[in-house]
Amino acid sequence: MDIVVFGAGALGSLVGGLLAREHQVTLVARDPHARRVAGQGLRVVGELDAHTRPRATTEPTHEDLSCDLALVTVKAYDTEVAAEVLAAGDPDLVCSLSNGLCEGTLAERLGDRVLAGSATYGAELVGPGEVRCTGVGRIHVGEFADDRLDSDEDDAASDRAERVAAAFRECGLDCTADPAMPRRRWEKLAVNAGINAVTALARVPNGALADGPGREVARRAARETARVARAEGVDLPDERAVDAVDTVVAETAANRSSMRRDVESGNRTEVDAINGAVVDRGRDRGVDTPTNRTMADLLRTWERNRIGE
Ligand SMILES: NC(=O)C1=CN([C@@H]2O[C@H](COP(=O)(O)OP(=O)(O)OC[C@H]3O[C@@H](n4cnc5c(N)ncnc54)[C@H](OP(=O)(O)O)[C@@H]3O)[C@@H](O)[C@H]2O)C=CC1
Ligand SMILES: CC(C)(CO)C(=O)C(=O)O
Repeated sequence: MDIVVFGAGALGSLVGGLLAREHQVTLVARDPHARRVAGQGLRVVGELDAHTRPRATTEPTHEDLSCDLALVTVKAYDTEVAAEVLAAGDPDLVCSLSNGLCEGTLAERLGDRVLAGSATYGAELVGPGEVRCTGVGRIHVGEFADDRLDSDEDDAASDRAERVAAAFRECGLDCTADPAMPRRRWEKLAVNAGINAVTALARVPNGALADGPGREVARRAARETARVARAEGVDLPDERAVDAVDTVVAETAANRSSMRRDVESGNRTEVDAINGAVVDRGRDRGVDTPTNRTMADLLRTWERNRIGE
């Protein structure tokens, strides 16, 4: 496959670097990372080990963007720019691995070429040309369109999602074509709404939510997310969302969540695409989301005042 990874920071470099084992990959990244990858290749260290030679650029051409698959791995707040740039090319398929509900923004520009994706691999950029895998996880890809809202795990995944998943597996990535992607996206949103916001506000590792008051706040945020999902027609029971939070807390106990890392390094967070999205969608559907609203308000208060911290 001819694959473009748009926004190759931590996650995009990990996935793109591994995909370059078998496919023609172009990373759209920032300098000096792009320059180093173009000159010396990309090194994957940590829980996985690889040295590959994807192409890398800061300014993709129309030809670069006319590929079989464009993977979008920017932070959620950059999705609109990614959509705009990709729409200037002609990718056959586009799939976002970002957290938050980003596919709708991509589909507004790119139509039914858009697949939904989610990733639970852990990645950190060590420096130019080098990415660390901090956790071997799993990738899911599938359709997200309205007519799939009530699909479940027993249905068949689409052919194009199967094709993408097979291309990932060829390179050693754990990837499954998921027939019930709408539920998986909302389940991941519930996990991020609970864990990311609480750990960022309380400055604790994910494992601190195994018990005590933090656990209750995370669970409330997840339940609210499940309620909004159901109001949107996605069959996500409360217990399933809460179980997903508990499982991820146990599996990533030592992790600093991405939102906590953003707050601790003074960077903008993905609150608008996570807790903010739950609040907005809830408002549209008449579902009250007080826990998500309070956490989004607190995080936005921090964001407004972070300069000079
Ligand atoms: N890292 C992880 O372990 C995981 C991350 N995720 C999700 O994946 C997404 C990406 O996360 P992560 O990789 O950590 O974030 P990063 O910030 O490391 O990567 C995003 C990269 O995209 C770059 N970028 C944005 N716009 C452009 C552009 N127009 N042209 C070129 N490059 C651009 C950014 O550069 P700049 O900052 O200069 O704008 C940045 O380097 C997030 O939604 C995150 O929640 C999901 C699972 C795991
Ligand atoms: C799953 C979890 C919560 C792991 O830390 C994550 O996705 C994140 O930190 O953004």
